[in-house]
Amino acid sequence: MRTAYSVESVRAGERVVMDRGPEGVLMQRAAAGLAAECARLLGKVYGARVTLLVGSGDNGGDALYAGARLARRGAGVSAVLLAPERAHTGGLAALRAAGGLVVGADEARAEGVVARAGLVVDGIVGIGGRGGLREDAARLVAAVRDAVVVAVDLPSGVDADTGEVHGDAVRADVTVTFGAYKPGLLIDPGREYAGVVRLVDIGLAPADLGRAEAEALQFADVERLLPVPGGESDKYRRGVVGIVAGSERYPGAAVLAVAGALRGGAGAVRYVGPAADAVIARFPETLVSTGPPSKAGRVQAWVVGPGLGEDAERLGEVLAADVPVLIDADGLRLAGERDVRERRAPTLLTPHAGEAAALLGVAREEVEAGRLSAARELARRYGATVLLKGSTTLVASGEGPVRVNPTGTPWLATAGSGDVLSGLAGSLLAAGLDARDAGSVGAYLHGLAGRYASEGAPVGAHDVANAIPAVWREVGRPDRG
Ligand SMILES: NC(=O)C1=CN([C@@H]2O[C@H](COP(=O)(O)OP(=O)(O)OC[C@H]3O[C@@H](n4cnc5c(N)ncnc54)[C@H](OP(=O)(O)O)[C@@H]3O)[C@@H](O)[C@H]2O)[C@@H](O)CC1
Ligand SMILES: Nc1ncnc2c1ncn2[C@@H]1O[C@H](COP(=O)(O)OP(=O)(O)O)[C@@H](O)[C@H]1O
Ligand SMILES: [K+]
Repeated sequence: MRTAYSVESVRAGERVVMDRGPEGVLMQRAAAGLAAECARLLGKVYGARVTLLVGSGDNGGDALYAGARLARRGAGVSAVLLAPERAHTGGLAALRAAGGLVVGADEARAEGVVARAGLVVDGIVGIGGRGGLREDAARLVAAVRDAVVVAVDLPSGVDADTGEVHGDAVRADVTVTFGAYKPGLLIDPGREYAGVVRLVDIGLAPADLGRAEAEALQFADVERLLPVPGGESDKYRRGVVGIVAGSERYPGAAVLAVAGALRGGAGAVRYVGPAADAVIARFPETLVSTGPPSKAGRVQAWVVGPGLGEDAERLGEVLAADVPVLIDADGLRLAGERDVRERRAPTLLTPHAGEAAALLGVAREEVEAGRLSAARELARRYGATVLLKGSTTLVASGEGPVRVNPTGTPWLATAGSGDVLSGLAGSLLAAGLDARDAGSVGAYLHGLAGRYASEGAPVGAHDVANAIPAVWREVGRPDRG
């Protein structure tokens, strides 16, 4: 599991470690890790041109000490100081002693120093930052030409706790972060600004950090959660998932949701609705019925909503069932907040940003800019687990860290791929995973299936569904090294 901690937790953890060890040791560890990553990126340090952008706090201190290390190995290091009178004193002395040059941000040559660099180190601001880059910093960042950009701790201008970006921010190729991941490095738009993220161990133990704010499942976590049939299993014990989707107008949504569900671990898939002929024609193994959901036979979880149209009656029956329910697409529009809150069994809502915006009564852009708070707010209002789809898919419940999906590709933004995801995640719910796990494992597999199916080319939603077994095999392989 990749876990991310809030600024408050990181600061508390740092205090614990500082109380245990000598003054300045954390910054030296941070600077050593940063310098090592810069050296790796440069390949040859001797003769390289490195420019440090140095702000008023310890983030700039890290950059200066790392710069000193690189200068001692023969790099030509220049520091551009945004606040010369407040730049980290020890770091500045170390850089000067190692032969580094120091330039004020307002000096005529400052931008040229940035433009000529082969590597730019962003030490403008770290976890002490608020808001986007200020004007002088933004001007210097705009002067970067071909340099590799390395952000210290996080890209300046990105909100560490949320990934929100208000105004300008540094676009890094690599971010070297210290002690723990911050949520803003995992969640878009911040994640995109961060580039590749490297974590440097500076001696903070999980116990020093307290409660995680966000977490991303890794391969091994997903493998552990995948439902696998045993000797005792039969199709009913594996779980039956019921799909209430599709309409005369949108039969395809039903077919795609069933396509996802058949690959998701349930032992059987029931389809209930007017697209039964289309479903059976494509997937003869589906148990279909055209009557009301309450008469369709037992299921361990329902999926309701894709292509449903205005069928509030079928939705109401599903919500009244005492099993987990996944609500997607039209179902989200039709389900009342209270109907969901009052359910006794778990509910998983799977909106995209537009649907989440409609439910929250805000603009879509607001959800996209503040994904974490939107997902949390929806989970709170509905008393449900919320899987917010999009460039960074998040799964939020009332309690526990928000799950951030690390897989996926923008090629998944194709009609019907959300229907496949709801079938898949619903199938995992029926197989016994709780709503958080079903949502996050579903998103993980779906994201990888998107990558497998696409390999850089456009794909249809059915291609994504077809790729799920290969992904499952890869993730679930016990001998995987
Ligand atoms: N603590 C530790 O043990 C360790 C910490 N470490 C390092 O320290 C970093 C945190 O350092 P920090 O606390 O000094 O804050 P930091 O991020 O440098 O900001 C400083 C000042 O910047 C300013 N500012 C604010 N917003 C701004 C903006 N948008 N654009 C421009 N400027 C802005 C604001 O001052 P203002 O100008 O508003 O008075 C603020 O006070 C952390 O990220 C890590 O790199 C590591 O060495 C490991 C050990
Ligand atoms: N920019 C993006 N990057 C990665 N994944 C994306 C992006 N945009 C959409 N997706 C994914 O594509 C799928 C689209 O689902 P959805 O919006 O419900 O489409 P539909 O309703 O057509 O099925 C979701 O899994 C979502 O996370
Ligand atoms: K930074």
